[in-house]
Amino acid sequence: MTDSNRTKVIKALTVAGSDSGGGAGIQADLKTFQELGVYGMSALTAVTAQNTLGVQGVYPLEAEAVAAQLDSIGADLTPDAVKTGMLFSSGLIRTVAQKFRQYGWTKLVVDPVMVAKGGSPLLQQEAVQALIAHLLPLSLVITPNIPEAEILTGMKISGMADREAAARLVHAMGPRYVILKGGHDEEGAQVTDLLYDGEQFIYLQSPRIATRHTHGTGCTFSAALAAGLALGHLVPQAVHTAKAFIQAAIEDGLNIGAGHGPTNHFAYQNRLRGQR
Ligand SMILES: Nc1ncnc2c1ncn2[C@@H]1O[C@H](COP(=O)(O)OP(=O)(O)OP(=O)(O)O)[C@@H](O)[C@H]1O
Ligand SMILES: Cc1ncc(COP(=O)(O)O)c(N)n1
Repeated sequence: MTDSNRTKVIKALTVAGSDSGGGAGIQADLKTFQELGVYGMSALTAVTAQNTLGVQGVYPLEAEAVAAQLDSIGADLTPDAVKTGMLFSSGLIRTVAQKFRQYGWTKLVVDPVMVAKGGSPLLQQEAVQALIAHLLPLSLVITPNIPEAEILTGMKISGMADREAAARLVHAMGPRYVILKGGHDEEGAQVTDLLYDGEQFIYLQSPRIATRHTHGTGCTFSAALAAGLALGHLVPQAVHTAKAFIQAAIEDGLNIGAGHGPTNHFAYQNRLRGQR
């Protein structure tokens, strides 16, 4: 291919932790970008030693190393959309937010990752305030699950009225859109994600899949959302595709490892190709 006949390459950036087991974190994000036709870039915030059984170690990077990665990307490879995952500490959050402001990266999806499925902390408790103060005001979309929304708002969430109240509170912290994910609500045959734009609530429902292979669902969902935004879709359309992507990925979950297996990042495209 010559330079002149190159079509525009759509690029997305994930700023997140590495999951050595490949189901969550940077690895889930890059696989999802690739499957949705978007060139993936990454800035690592931490290395985790992790598998389907749990998290065996967390090794955060120096803020300088994270800043250097973002500078390398900012100097040469402007992303069409950005997402954040595991950010670990208030120092890393401040660094990342400052770089986003410096480079003017505003098509930003914040997945406020706090705790891994097995219970290991991926964000220090003292860093929640930094997330609220520095990153939420910059974000286009935030994608908390129910426990994360409880920590952000300080309220206990049970039932749909509580979810709407929590979504309003999180929206008031700065993001233009809030998606309060319902994967942790074990009741009912449907999983309901709530999208709030500051005016109206949209409910995205899908059949609840009975499986324990849900490692990395949140990462994969927010990466699919960022990929859609990078492609130029508006938030409601990008959420719709992200929901279809994660639904297929959970339905065809991968039974690897002895614990909570990963979702299947090939599933969505396999179905489009009729190869299920
Ligand atoms: N059992 C399930 N069946 C169908 N969809 C699900 C199921 N569990 C989660 N989802 C979907 O997966 C996406 C991620 O939701 P979830 O609430 O699990 O996020 P999360 O807790 O942040 O994920 P993670 O635990 O990986 O961090 C949402 O769109 C949610 O509706
Ligand atoms: C590096 C990293 N980032 C995010 C998650 C959350 O995913 P899950 O809650 O499914 O374990 C994780 N486990 N590891």
